[in-house]
Amino acid sequence: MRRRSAGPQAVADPSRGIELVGVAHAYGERTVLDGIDLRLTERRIGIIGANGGGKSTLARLLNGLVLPSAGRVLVDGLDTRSALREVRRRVGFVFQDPDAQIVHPTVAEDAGYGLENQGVPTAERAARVAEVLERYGLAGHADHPAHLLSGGQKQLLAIAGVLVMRPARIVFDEPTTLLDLVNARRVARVIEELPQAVVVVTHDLDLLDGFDRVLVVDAGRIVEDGPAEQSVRAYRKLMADR
Ligand SMILES: Nc1ncnc2c1ncn2[C@@H]1O[C@H](COP(=O)(O)OP(=O)(O)OP(=O)(O)O)[C@@H](O)[C@H]1O
Repeated sequence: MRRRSAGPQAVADPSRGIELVGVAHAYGERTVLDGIDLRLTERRIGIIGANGGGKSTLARLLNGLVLPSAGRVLVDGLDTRSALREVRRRVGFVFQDPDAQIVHPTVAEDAGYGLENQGVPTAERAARVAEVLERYGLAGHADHPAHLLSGGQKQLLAIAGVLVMRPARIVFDEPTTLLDLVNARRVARVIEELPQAVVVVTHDLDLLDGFDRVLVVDAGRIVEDGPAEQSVRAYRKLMADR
């Protein structure tokens, strides 16, 4: 018998974190993740692994950008399948390519896009956008065209546009890949200082220094799951053996 999944009426329980129960995902006929059972409650979690292993797919499952082909993903007990809106409010997502996230002409309009979608009143929206732009050194660019920002500034704008919505958790998909060293360090510092829980997919292993937990994904499976140092060591060994 099919069990009823937790609907939007289900009471959220933040202590449950993000749970993946018997998750598999296929694009068409091709299974790219399989046999994933995880409970994510740590504040800083990294995801590493070889190209094409399924890291981005795993990250996208965490806020319902991708729905599992089998199994369930629960955020604070809310099923991504049946409570998608509520899940999206709880888990922000920063894409690798900030251009994919920039939708409005000016920096301030762009940063306020998510709040507008949530129906936040204009005055409150303006105040929250001003605050977040100030925090990320973008206040002086508020009325500038967003597409003219540098790569690093665009990534900060993408982060600002997610943070302004105050999600309890933020997933970053390769946040430093397109950045030079200075901007990569800046974004790393921003991530480090966030009070929120973060999940970071990355090939930049330095970014994971001191992370509570790092998952190594390979060929659609979690092949290591432990503190940063242990998982990075396992990943290096895995790659050295290829
Ligand atoms: N939208 C999609 N449609 C079809 N196949 C996809 C799609 N997205 C990803 N894939 C495939 O699924 C597999 C896993 O991709 P995914 O992006 O999750 O891996 P990844 O570990 O993040 O890779 P990388 O390190 O290269 O970014 C790859 O073989 C990829 O080609």
